[in-house]
Amino acid sequence: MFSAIKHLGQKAAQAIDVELMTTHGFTIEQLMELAGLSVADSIAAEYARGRVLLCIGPGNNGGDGLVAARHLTHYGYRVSLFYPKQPQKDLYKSLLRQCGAFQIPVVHDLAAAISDSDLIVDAIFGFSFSGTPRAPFDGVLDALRASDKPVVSVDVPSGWDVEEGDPAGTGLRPDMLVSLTAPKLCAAGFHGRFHYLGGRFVPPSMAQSLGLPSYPGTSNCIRLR
Ligand SMILES: NC(=O)C1=CN([C@@H]2O[C@H](COP(=O)(O)OP(=O)(O)OC[C@H]3O[C@@H](n4cnc5c(N)ncnc54)[C@H](O)[C@@H]3O)[C@@H](O)[C@H]2O)[C@@H](O)CC1
Ligand SMILES: [K+]
Repeated sequence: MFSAIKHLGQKAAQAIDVELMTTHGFTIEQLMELAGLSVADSIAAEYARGRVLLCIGPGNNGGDGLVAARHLTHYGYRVSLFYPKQPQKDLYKSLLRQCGAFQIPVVHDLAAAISDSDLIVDAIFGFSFSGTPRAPFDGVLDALRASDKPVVSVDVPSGWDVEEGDPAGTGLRPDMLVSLTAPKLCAAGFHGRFHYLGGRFVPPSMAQSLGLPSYPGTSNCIRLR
């Protein structure tokens, strides 16, 4: 049904990000807000209001997770954050402060937090990940993989190669993938239940060249399969 959608390699995804913020004049704050909102909306479309643990990484994928945490709280989910490496960048500090205003706790005992959750959001690595996960995220990914809780991956299943995916089959097995802007090449190897597209900020010319579907009505996300 959506076979015309272009899947992006790592360089293409980074180039589109730059194009949005230079040629088209967006700021990272705007894009991140809409990306995070679409993650929250995708979750709300499929999962009951329960306890959500968001695992936050050190880059913009983590920023999307911080935004999603706030919107999920608006929607009635009980949210907590696991955020083991917090960069001292104003953007992330502000988003974390906003989460604080919503009394979203930051937890430190990952095993306990996983066992206290109904759903886990993987906002650890996105399209700039490369190599093999370094500490502390190697252990975090092992714990998520070992858990029986459903995982929602933001943009890319963390630890997967952005283009090759997880050919060895040893990485995360998310239940939902929310691709942002357009799916990355690794999405071809995603076999979870729900594949969504989010990030409703793409101008028409770019949407056309990427073969993106039209978002229905006022929705911020669209189910691809
Ligand atoms: N145009 C878009 O599609 C948008 C994308 N956004 C998000 O931004 C993400 C990309 O963000 P970034 O470029 O900041 O990068 P990521 O968030 O993918 O990750 C970069 C961070 O991971 C670390 N890292 C990379 N490889 C590692 C390894 N092997 N072990 C440990 N740490 C490693 C880097 O040092 C850096 O701190 C996207 O995937 C998406 O989630 C949105 O925030 C805004 C709009
Ligand atoms: K991710």
